[in-house]
Amino acid sequence: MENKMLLQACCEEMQIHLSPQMADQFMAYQSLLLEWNEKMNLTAITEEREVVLKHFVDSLSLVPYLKLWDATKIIDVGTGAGFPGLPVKIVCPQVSMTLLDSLQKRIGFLEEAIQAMGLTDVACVHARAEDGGQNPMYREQFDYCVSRAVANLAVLAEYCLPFVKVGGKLAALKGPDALAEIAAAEGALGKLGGRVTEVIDVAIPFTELSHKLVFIEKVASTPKAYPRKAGKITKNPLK
Ligand SMILES: C[S@@+](CC[C@H](N)C(=O)[O-])C[C@H]1O[C@@H](n2cnc3c(N)ncnc32)[C@H](O)[C@@H]1O
Repeated sequence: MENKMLLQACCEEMQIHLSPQMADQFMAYQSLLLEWNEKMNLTAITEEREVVLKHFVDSLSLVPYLKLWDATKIIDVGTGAGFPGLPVKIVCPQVSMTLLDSLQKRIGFLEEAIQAMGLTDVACVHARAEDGGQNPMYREQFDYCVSRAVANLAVLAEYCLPFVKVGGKLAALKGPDALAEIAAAEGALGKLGGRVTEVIDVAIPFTELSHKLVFIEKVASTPKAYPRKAGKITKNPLK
C-alpha cells in the first residue's frame, strides 16, 4: 500500500480525521526527516513505511484519548524529531504545541519542518527539562505534557509534571514494562503531585506492535524543589 494511503487507512481505523492537506504535511515531514537523517542522527528508522507506522501512527495513537479544545496547551518533552508532538499538532491544528529538547540540532530540524508544513502556533524550545520546568514561562502552564522514549517513569515524571497545570495530565507512551515502572514511580508521583488515572493498551494498526498509554493527572502543585538540577534526577531518582 502506498504510504499516504497507509496513513489514511490507519487514521480511519483510529477514527482520526486526516484531510488531504494534513496527509501532504505528513509526506513533507517524512521527506525532510529522511533527508536530514543522512546528515545527523534523528531516527534509526529509515524505511518510509516504518516512518509512517512507527513514528506517525504510533504518535497519533494518543489523539483519541486527549480531550482537546481550542488552544489546548500541550508540551512534548524530549521531542527529538518531533514525536509524538508534531503528528498530534498536524491532525489537531487548533492546539498550541510546544516542542522541547536539549539538543539544538534537533530543534533546527523541527523549525525547518514546521515552516515547510506551514504550521502555526508551534514553539520549539531548546532546553533541558530540568531548566524548562523551573522557568516561569513554562512551569505549570500546560494542559497536557506528552512524551515518548525519554526516561523511566520516575525520572520522566520529574521532567514532565512541573510543566503541567493542576488538573492537567502527563500522557506517557510506554512499552510493555509500564506497570512495573508505575510501581517503581509511586513515591516520585506522590512527591510531584501526580496520580495515575489510566493505563490504556493501544494496538498500532497494520502492525503487531502495541504500547501502553499512561495518563497521570496533576492533582497538586509540584513543590518548587522539583525538578532538581541536571544529573541529580537520573543519578538519584525520586523514591
Ligand atoms: C530516544 S529520543 C526520543 C525522541 C522522541 N520523543 C521519539 O519518541 O522519537 C530522547 C530525546 O529526549 C531528549 N532528552 C533527553 N533528556 C532530556 C532532558 N533532560 N531534557 C530535554 N530533552 C531531553 C534527547 O535529546 C532526545 O532527543
